[in-house]
Amino acid sequence: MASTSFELDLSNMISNFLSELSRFIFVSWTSWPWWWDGLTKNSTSRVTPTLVAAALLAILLYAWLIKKTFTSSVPPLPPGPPGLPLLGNLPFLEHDLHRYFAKLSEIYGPILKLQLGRKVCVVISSPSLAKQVLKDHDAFFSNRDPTVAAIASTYGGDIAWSPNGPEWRKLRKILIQEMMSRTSLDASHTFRRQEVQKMVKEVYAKAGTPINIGEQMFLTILNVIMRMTWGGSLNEEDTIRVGIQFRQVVDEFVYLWGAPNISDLFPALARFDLQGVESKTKKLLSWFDRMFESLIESRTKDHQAGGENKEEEKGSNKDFLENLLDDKTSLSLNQVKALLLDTFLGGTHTTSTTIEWLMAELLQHPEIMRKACKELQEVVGKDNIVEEFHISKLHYLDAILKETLRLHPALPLLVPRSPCTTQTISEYTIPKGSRVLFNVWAMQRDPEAWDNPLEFQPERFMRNAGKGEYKGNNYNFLPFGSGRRICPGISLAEKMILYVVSTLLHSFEWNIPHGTTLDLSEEFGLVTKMQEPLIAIPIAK
Ligand code: HEM
Repeated sequence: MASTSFELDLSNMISNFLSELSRFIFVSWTSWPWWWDGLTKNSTSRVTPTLVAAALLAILLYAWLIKKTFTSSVPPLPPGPPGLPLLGNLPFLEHDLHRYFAKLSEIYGPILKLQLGRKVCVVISSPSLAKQVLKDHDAFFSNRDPTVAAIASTYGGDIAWSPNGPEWRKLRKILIQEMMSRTSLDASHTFRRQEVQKMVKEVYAKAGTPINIGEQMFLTILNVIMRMTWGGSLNEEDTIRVGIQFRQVVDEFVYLWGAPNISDLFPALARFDLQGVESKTKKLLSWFDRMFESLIESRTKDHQAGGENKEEEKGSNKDFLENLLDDKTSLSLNQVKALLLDTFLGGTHTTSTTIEWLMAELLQHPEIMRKACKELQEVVGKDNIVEEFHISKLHYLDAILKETLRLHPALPLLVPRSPCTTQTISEYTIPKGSRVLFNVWAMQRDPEAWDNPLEFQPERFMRNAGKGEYKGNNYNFLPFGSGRRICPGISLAEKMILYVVSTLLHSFEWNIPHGTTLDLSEEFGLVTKMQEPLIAIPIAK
């Protein structure tokens, strides 16, 4: 690969040389007359301009030949639609990028290039190319391409946006060990149980009235993650006040991370922050920061005031924050905050949005809902409540989740990657630092890979369970990404979603309000949610 980047540099040098040379000829030509007259006074001098011109032409031809030789050995950039000078394809982007990219890939193929201001953006939409990038060349493509907003919200280095390196590896390992490993998840199961039972009470109190499912699920997942993170959750009053504010802040954060920003596309203008994206992000971060500071402070005080006895009492039931503050992890204060932020921003919106889509599909397909309830009755029993240990036996519900993630991946373009050196994929050059997107939304609806791809048919995963594994080895199905940067929260997300949904279905009957219709349109974003919030009425069973 080093040679590819050398050839690109060389070809740039030759280009520069050629343009300098032509400028020189042009300047010489335009300033010709005043010395031409002088020279033509004797015959020897009359030959000189002809010789100079011939020599220049020969150099020009030679340089052109060299350029041709080198540039033809460097693979071209991927094909893509023509753009305007300076702005490139920016003016032509459509709002629903995943659909727009799918349309373009029908014209330009499964790897295409867009020029967005100064940024080269490559979109991949075939499983075989996704495999090449995310498996065969994963080491080179495991950097992110963080936007200005993302950089402003990482406390100097988090998991989601840091480049592949020792600090990123360390943070990721700590998150997985202290929160996502089987031991940690088993240890925190009481927290989830209490929060899910609290949710049942809340929904019970609203039985017979319309509920905003996305909002209710966000609050439930938020409470679950809060409990797992620092042992506390919101009481009923705060759930409404703080919880809803929390949702707005997370919504806005996720929006700003993915929002088109002039500062990202024209880095020279970044310091002006023309759209105010950076300052808005910093303001949002300060909202989180105040909360994190007070939690960390009170936890440190607890430690100082006889924490050791308390630790013994808690045994293995320590929360995530406690583990992060443990001296063994040797994390800086900013790294602790960055991990907390990753957990909240990575875990809440994605999970609650997936539950909302899943419930919408069940309401759209009553026969599938009935089948799921029947399975629950058989596995859990009519008079028992769902427990986490039931989940591994709920195969049909598991297939429903997979089918939901296939049709409605929370992150339809994953999180952008960026090669650390210039790479060649499928005979095309992907320059160092370009933004690489994977249109998993399109791949998961590809008729070549899926029968009746637009239909919601969980049975497809019952027939072929391997098709729906989440580890990123089946490149037709990548809702959690793949390779080194695959989502580290899969095990928790799977547990929370299945536990919450099975409880909702086992405890309540669900209907949409009389006289309304379901609208399953999407609102595109880094996290793609339902355009119209799902409203449904629970009836206690
Ligand atoms: C349905 C739920 C979820 C979905 C669909 C989802 C999806 C994803 C995807 C597609 C990526 C990018 C992967 C790639 O680049 O290959 C990602 C990254 C990430 N996710 Fe999740 N996620 C979910 C839940 C969670 C949860 C519960 C957490 C933590 C509590 C979490 C934390 C993260 C983090 C920290 C990253 C960045 C990883 C890195 O860059 O190394 N996610 N997620």
